[in-house]
Amino acid sequence: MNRTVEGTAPFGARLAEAVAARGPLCAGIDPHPGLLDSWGLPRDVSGMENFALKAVDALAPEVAVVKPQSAFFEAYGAAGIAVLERVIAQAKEAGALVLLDVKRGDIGSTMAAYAAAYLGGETRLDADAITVSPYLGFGSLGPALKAAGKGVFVLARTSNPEAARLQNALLDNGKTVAQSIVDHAAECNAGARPLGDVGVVVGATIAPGELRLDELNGPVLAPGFGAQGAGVAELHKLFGSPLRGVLAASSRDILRHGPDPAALREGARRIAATLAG
Ligand SMILES: O=C(O)c1cc(=O)[nH]c(=O)n1[C@@H]1O[C@H](COP(=O)(O)O)[C@@H](O)[C@H]1O
Repeated sequence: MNRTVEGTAPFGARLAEAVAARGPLCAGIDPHPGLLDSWGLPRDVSGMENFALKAVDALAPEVAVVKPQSAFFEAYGAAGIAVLERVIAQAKEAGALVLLDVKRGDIGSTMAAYAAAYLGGETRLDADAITVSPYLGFGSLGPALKAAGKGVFVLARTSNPEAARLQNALLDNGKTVAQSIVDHAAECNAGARPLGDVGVVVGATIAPGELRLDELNGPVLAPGFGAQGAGVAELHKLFGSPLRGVLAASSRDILRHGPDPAALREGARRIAATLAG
């Protein structure tokens, strides 16, 4: 079921609409120190702010989803968080959905505080969706799963090489940990139209056939596209064609086209065109 809030469409519906209008590219806003160097910016909060706001200004009017990675902002303390607040506001204003990449997960009572901070609708860090970690058990994510009108993307099978050993481990029900996460998400999404609000994160770098996603009825965030080596062919092998409900997430491969806003926008457009073709 989708969770609604009066006057606002549920996240799954808003995402489906955004992807239909703008395509399935999710632009990561990751102000890596190395990228600040290549944009000719200082490695301090002013450089990071210049980078992040320029990137959002160029990309948020183009793509369905903007995904700021919180750690790169937190690294600068309160001043960095203030920049993140502006990034979120500016991206929403430009019509993009904001997926805040915070990978949070805690016992239920603390999870409620995280849900209030990022999905409560009343803070300056209020996003449309966040990434969450199910390591404390899928049920512990309850407060985020119940945030009305919002979305979550639950880490299931991540793109990093260290992930397989843990996430492909077999549980006593014979499923892998990753498959079990996908199936829990599918239960949350049962009956939702056009798409449920509970997404999963599945790296574009994983081997085809590792996971069954056919009953998910929710969005898939597929990072690992671009700088981590996966291309469009890998996305289609993994998720089929067309990429229904799949968001191809790329950060460095888009951001390397800056600092010129027109070049950055053009780089994103070229990458988006490969997804459409
Ligand atoms: O949840 C994520 O966004 C994520 C999950 C995952 O499995 N792998 C992964 O790379 N990410 C994030 O996606 C982004 C990938 O960045 P690039 O490799 O530069 O495209 C980073 O912000 C990662 O933190």
